[in-house]
Amino acid sequence: MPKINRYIPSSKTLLAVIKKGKQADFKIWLDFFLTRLYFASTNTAIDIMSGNTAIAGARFFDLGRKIVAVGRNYREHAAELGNQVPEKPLLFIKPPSSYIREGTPIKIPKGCSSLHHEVELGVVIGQRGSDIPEDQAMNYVSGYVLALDMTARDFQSVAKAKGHPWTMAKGFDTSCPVSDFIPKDKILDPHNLELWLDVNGVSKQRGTTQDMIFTLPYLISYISEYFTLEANDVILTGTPAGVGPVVSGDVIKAGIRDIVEYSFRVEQK
Ligand SMILES: O=C([O-])CC(=O)C(=O)O
Repeated sequence: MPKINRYIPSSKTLLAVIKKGKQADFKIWLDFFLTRLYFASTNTAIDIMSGNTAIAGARFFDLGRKIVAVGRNYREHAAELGNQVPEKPLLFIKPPSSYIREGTPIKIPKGCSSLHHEVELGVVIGQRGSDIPEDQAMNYVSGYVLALDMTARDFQSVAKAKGHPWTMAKGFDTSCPVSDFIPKDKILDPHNLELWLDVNGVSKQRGTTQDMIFTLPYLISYISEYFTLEANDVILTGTPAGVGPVVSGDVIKAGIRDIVEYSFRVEQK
């Protein structure tokens, strides 16, 4: 059962309460603990303590344990970087420490001279699952998020040439700017969304999720054969064409048309 630890008062605190003979306080802790245990075990994230009854997923950027990203999921983007379209999804992992939210700048990592923007639809997972059948995959989605898969393209080119992993190119701090959580019912058809991205007011990326090579149910099913998906994990579904460099001082504005938009300033680390 994931996440239980964060909801349990420490045994030291409980002992201190008992020692002081504060039975009423102890009962409150016990109720709190049991209620938390119940919600954690059912994998929901309702924040009882603060009275916040937001739906599971709203704090994916604090609670999520992995970001599984899909490369080359749009034909035109694969072509613009001279890559073949993969026969199976090309996967890589970004760490949750790469998340930033609006208001925090994107930092160009040390030694990087070509930082690229890639706008993407992210899928937030709502419940734990592995070997998920394609026809049940959408039941595992709690919502969506607008994401940037910031990429140190020069690091990636070197890694590709040497057959090395893309970890440094894709997983550095600030490489995953995300929007607020978008509950599932706010997006009726995730395969018919317009993604856009401007740099300093100039249009750079315009694409539709209709052009994804591998659909969401296929991706969720495929990924879950190899990685157990857990509540608050995010799948980044790939970027459409138009990726390109940004430099310190640039402002990236991006959105999912009619749903959400945000902007991030770029700075040198
Ligand atoms: O860096 C790349 O081009 C691979 C990738 O993330 C994508 O295609 O979305």
